[in-house]
Order: sequence, then structure tokens, then C-alpha cells
Amino acid sequence: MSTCDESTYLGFDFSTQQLKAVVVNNNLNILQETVVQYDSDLPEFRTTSGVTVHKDGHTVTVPVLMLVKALDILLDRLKIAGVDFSKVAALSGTAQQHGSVYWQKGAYEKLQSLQPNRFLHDQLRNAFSLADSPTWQDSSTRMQCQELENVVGGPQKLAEITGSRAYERFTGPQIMNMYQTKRAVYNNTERISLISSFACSLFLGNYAPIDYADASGMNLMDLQTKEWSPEILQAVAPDVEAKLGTPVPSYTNIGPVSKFYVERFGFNPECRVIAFTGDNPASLIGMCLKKDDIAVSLGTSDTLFLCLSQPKVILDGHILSSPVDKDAYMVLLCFKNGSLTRERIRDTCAEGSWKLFNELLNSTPRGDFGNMGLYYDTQEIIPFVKGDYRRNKANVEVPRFSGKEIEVRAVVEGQFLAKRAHAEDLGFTLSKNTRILATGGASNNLDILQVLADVFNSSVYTLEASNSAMLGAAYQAKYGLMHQDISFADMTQNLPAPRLACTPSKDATEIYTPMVERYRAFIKTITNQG
Ligand SMILES: O=C(CO)[C@@H](O)[C@H](O)CF
Repeated sequence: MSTCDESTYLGFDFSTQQLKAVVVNNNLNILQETVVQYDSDLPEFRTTSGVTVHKDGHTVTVPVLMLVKALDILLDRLKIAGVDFSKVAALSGTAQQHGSVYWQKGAYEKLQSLQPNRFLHDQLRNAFSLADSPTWQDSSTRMQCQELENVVGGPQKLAEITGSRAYERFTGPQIMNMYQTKRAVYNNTERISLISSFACSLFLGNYAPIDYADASGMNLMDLQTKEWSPEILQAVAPDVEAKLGTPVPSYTNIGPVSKFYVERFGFNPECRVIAFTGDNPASLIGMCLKKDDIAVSLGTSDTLFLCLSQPKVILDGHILSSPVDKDAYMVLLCFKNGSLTRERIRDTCAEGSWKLFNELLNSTPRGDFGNMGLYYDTQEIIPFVKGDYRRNKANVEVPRFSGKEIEVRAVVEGQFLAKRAHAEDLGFTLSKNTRILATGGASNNLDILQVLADVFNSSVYTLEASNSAMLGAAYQAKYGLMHQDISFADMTQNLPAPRLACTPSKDATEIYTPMVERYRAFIKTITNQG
């Protein structure tokens, strides 16, 4: 299907708590958005914030069929909203990273023979050898992480090969755990997808390849060669390469949309399916990140990422292949305790109201009278700790603060001090050209963004849409069609510039630079390194 002014592009975001879609026109302007909230729209799956936290407190899964059923609902909502699918020239998507989907033997035939008069979820009910897929919030694979690092010669070596030391949520340790503890599932699995490539497979009516950017979050792909590392695969499980397929550049034009969508929804048979990718790489696309930019995504997880022209070896954080240039890279820091932790403090200190939360936040001075709090509802990634930690002005640990307003400011300042400290540990130096581009749900809260601007002593900008991952998927749909003819920068040059949201207060640097050092000392103590 040739692109023309009438063409539209579809982007899907299978994120942790919801499935979203956006339709953009040929100029990448938003025409339509819609969402399915897993918990409320699909209560039969009994998820909380989109997942099931198991009794061991470390295993965290998502019901795969819930994601399929969410797509059925979402496409119907788009149709009811009047979207003309025949104009969609290409579609792409994104998803929570690291999660793994296990397709049962025989699922390929089911994908190939989808009937347009039946729901997807009805036809794929028996397509998965594991009903509940591990997600990025899972931390049950500590042992497999140790094994993987030992096999290659330690965390530094694994980071040199794959871009990260072993992490519990990464797909390599997860597959290893599957092989070791659920052998029957592994043996009954003909294909292993990430959640992004699983979603892409639904549109392709075939197994979709894993893209380089999301493959970088698996501890399996050699970042230099962009191929699975034979040494690592061998350690993970037998015959795993055949189940993974071959990774591809993130903007690969894979093939036409499955005829199921042509016949059921009126898609153009020439509509192309572009490789799906992880939500953080997709955010980088949606934000059109530039060299001096730092992106901060304030979602279920909080992440910080920036562009890199050459890879580097880091032990706290991740180097991923760039989603828009297969020869470039991105640095990613992920903080598992993001919006859900802010919401917990909102509920305990501000009666569940963001209005009151913001009032309490603004009633306290920058620096919170010298108090500092670190709050980890679930096992954190950076640092590897869990629980609440508070210190007063004298740097003495205290069980609680004197007022709710102190706690409210402490959770926000603590989360942002962590981001600045670890970004600087990566070698990023804040300068007068630094722009902080904020995205994700909390980027709609200007009071929280003001703290971000103060802690980083940098101006904070926001985009037209707070969901940059979903937008990035739609941009990738067009880029996948055109990348041989135009650079991503040229394709997106006419998009509106990010809007200035907050500038740092005059005393920001004198208040927060010392606090960053206090944060570093604080986590050394709580991780027993001090
Ligand atoms: O684990 C993460 C990144 O490494 C998270 O940001 C997930 O992608 C959130 F879905």
C-alpha cells in the first residue's frame, strides 16, 4: 500500500495496566485514541494494576489471554469510534519489556487460520503452554541470574556481551527458570515471544520476530553482532534458539496484516505490520529524543533513558540497541517503584486525592527540612532493596516523619534524587543545554514536575500526549514503511517541539546537589555496602 496524504498509521501499547491505541494521520497528528483498562474492563482475570502478584511475593505474572481479549475489545472500540481501518497504511506496537509468552505446539496453525466471525480470545484459548506469563515485575529468578553470570565469567562480562548484567526480570533468566522448574511447559512450547513480539504475532497471523531493542532486554542477544549469543543460549535451555526465531532491526517491515483483520475489521490487505518493540524504546521514538535530552518516564515503572552513539559497559542499568538506528544505542535505568508507590503515599497521606497530594507537596520547602525518604513497595532494581527507609535532618533513621506533608515531598524527592544520582553515575553531566523530557501518567502533574526540574536543576518539557510509547509505536509504523527513503529525524522534523513545563528554582542546585550525595550514602547503608 503506497503512502499518501490520506494514509493513517496505528500504534498499540500493551503496557502493564492497560492496552492503548492511537491513530495518527500522514503528518503524525493524533486522530483517535482509545484504551482498555485490564483490571476494570476484564475483571474476570482478577488482576491488580494489570498483574497477579503470587504468594511468594516475587513471582508476578500477566494472564496472556487477558491481553488477547483486551485487543478484541480495543479493536471494537476503535471501530465504534469510527476509525476507517482501510486507510491504515501500517501498524506497529509496543509492550512492557522482558515478559515472555509461551506458544503451545500447534499454535502456529491457529494463528494462520483465524476465523473473522469469532473473537481472537475464543480462537487462541488453547494457544499457550503457559497461561500466566512472567512480567518485568517478577523477581523470582535470582538463582538463574547467578548461573548465567557464572557461565560467561561474571556480571561485567555479561554486561559487555548483552548490555546488562543478569537481572531477575530479564527474559534469559526467566526462560532458564521455565526450563528448570516447568519442564513440561518448556517442552510443549514451539515459540517463545516477548510481549511485544507476541502482540505483533496477533496482527501478523504468524510468529513475529523479536526486534533488536527489546531483544537487548533479555540477557541473550550479543549487542555487537545483534545475534543470540550461542554461549548464553546454551546455558539457558536446550534448543531455545529455534523457539526464539532471529532478531530483526526494530523498524523492520515484516509483512501484510493477517486476513483476519481485513475480513473482520476492514483493514486494507496491503496494510503492513512493522516490528513491535519495548515500551521504553518506543518512548524514545515518541519523544524524538535528541543528543542533550534526558527522558524521564513516570509510569508504573519510572525509567530514565538517553541516546548513545556507542555502547558502554554499565552494571547498574542497561544498554539497548536504538529502536530508530540499528547502529546506535540507548541507556536505560529502570526504577520498579514508580506510580504505584506514589499512589500508595497519596492514599495514606492525602486521602487518595492528587489535589491534596499537590497541596501537601507545595506546603513543604525544597529539601523537605532535611528529611529524606526512600520507598520500595516491591523488590527494587536499583538498588536491590525492598521496604521504606526514612532519615531526618541529622541523618538518623526514623520510623516515620512528623507530618504527612513531609512524607509526600519525601517520596517525590527521593525518587528523583535516585534518578539524578544514577544518571550521573552513568557519566551523564548536567549542562545548560540539558532538557528533561517527561512522559508517562505523572507527567501531567506539574507540581511533581517542578520537583523534577529542581532536583535536576534543568528545565522540564512535556509532549502533546503523555503516552510517548503509544505515539512512538504509531511513528514507528510510518518509519517502518519509509526508513529506506528518509531518516527518522527528517520524518519527524515538523512535529510540535516539546512544551516547556517547569524551570528550576534559583536555589535548586544548592539544595539538591548535597542531597544527591546523601542519597548515595543512604543506599550504601541500606544495601549493607556501607
Ligand atoms: O522493566 C522495565 C524496563 O527495563 C519496565 O520499564 C517495563 O518495560 C515496564 F513495562
